[in-house]
Amino acid sequence: MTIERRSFADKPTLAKELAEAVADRIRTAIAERGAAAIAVSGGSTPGKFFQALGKTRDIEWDKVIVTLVDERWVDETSDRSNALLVNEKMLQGPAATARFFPLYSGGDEPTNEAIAKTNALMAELPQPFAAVILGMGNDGHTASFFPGGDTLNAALTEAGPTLAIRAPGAGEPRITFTLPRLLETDGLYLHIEGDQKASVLDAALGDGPVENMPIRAVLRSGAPVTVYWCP
Ligand SMILES: O=C(O)[C@H](O)[C@@H](O)[C@H](O)[C@H](O)COP(=O)(O)O
Repeated sequence: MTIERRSFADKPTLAKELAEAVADRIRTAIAERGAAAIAVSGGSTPGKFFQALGKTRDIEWDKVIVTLVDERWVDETSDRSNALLVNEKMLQGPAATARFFPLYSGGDEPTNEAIAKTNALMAELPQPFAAVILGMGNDGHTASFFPGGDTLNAALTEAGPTLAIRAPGAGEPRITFTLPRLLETDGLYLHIEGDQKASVLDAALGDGPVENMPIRAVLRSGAPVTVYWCP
């Protein structure tokens, strides 16, 4: 089985343990390749994890690049911006010297030109990622692989590294790393909290089409995934 499910007593314990696991990945990548890139998720779940990781002192943060697995197409003044969240929660204190590569590259819409600009920046990332940390929505989306997404198939199969996606459940237009690019990682983590998300994960691990619950594309990819869960 490539899915390992780890359960923790509460949110602070999970945040600390996940931060330690990701910190180890970062240190190893720096030792082996001289630099480390991580891709993190936005949303309401990862705040405590960001704070725990950002406070970690024994990381050469100036050799770290932080980016996002996906972003809402809004600038950093919006409270919907995942970049804002990362900046406020993680890139403070010891982690303030890390570099941040934003997915949002300006304007009201993720046009082809805007995506090309982001892709040019992302081509500078050290490869593979040291760690990719995914979240999951109750509709079975992960990153911005939403059910009904207009470019879902491309997002799950193409090299990318990023593309635009619009979906009924997504709010504003999104940009997401593609699945093939996210799977180029030393460590792949799924961070979910609460009983409802545990049930959604159980359902996703069962039979059924990927289009209904796109997280299945990750779970069925064969890549080792470590699930971090707490009530
Ligand atoms: O930008 C985003 O919305 C995320 O990256 C997204 O994929 C998130 O991980 C899930 O929607 C879970 O979100 P919550 O943590 O808010 O439940």
